Amino acid sequence: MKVGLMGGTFDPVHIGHLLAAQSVCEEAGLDEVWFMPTNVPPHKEQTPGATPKQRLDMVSLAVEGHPKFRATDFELRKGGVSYSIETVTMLCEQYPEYHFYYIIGADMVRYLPKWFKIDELVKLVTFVGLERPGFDPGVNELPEKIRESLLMVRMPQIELSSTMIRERRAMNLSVRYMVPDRVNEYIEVNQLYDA
Ligand SMILES: Nc1ncnc2c1ncn2[C@@H]1O[C@H](COP(=O)(O)OP(=O)(O)OP(=O)(O)O)[C@@H](O)[C@H]1O
Ligand SMILES: O=C(O)c1ccc[n+]([C@@H]2O[C@H](COP(=O)([O-])O)[C@@H](O)[C@H]2O)c1
Repeated sequence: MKVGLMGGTFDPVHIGHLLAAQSVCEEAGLDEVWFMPTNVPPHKEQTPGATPKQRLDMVSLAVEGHPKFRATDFELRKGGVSYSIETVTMLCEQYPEYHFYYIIGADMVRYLPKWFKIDELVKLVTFVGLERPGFDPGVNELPEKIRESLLMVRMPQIELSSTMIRERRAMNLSVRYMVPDRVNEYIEVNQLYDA
């Protein structure tokens, strides 16, 4: 079984995340993609605007009905800082027969050498990097060990980020069509990211 891991803060999840997962699913022939909201993101200084439960709720709404997408609370249940090596080690023990593909946007690719215990992590997963507008993945500058475990995949470019969605909400602007309809409703009902 080939499983994609789509880790993220998802504050909130948006259509860029979904299209990224869909593109990798097709390109790498994945059986499933597991969306994993982080508890405390390792490299972000800002605390998420939505609570962990709200971020998971939104991810669950976003993937509902997709035959291959699942929302998972592995990292939320574990608590603390969500280092990928710890999550992946646990998953490999729990599902020894699965091969995991860790999906990341181009902005994350060049920072892979800084990830906690990256030398161990590259032995456990195949990284899949996606193009993202405005970000150079810098693949050629990566150490060989990381490059060997990295697959780059193209996707329709979507210049969209969770930051942009939070900023639009704070300015009282619509985020319709940037997030799935049910996520948009959830954001409105719970008055998330309002000024
Ligand atoms: N528009 C996009 N195209 C491709 N990859 C994306 C896009 N948006 C996010 N990603 C990737 O999805 C993963 C999770 O991203 P995250 O939840 O931090 O969203 P974000 O939009 O980057 O958030 P923020 O603006 O709050 O930093 C990361 O690997 C990120 O690179
Ligand atoms: O393990 C690490 O050192 C590490 C460093 C940076 C990011 N990550 C993971 O990469 C995923 C995307 O991160 P983020 O914070 O941009 O949403 C998320 O699952 C993080 O846990 C992991």
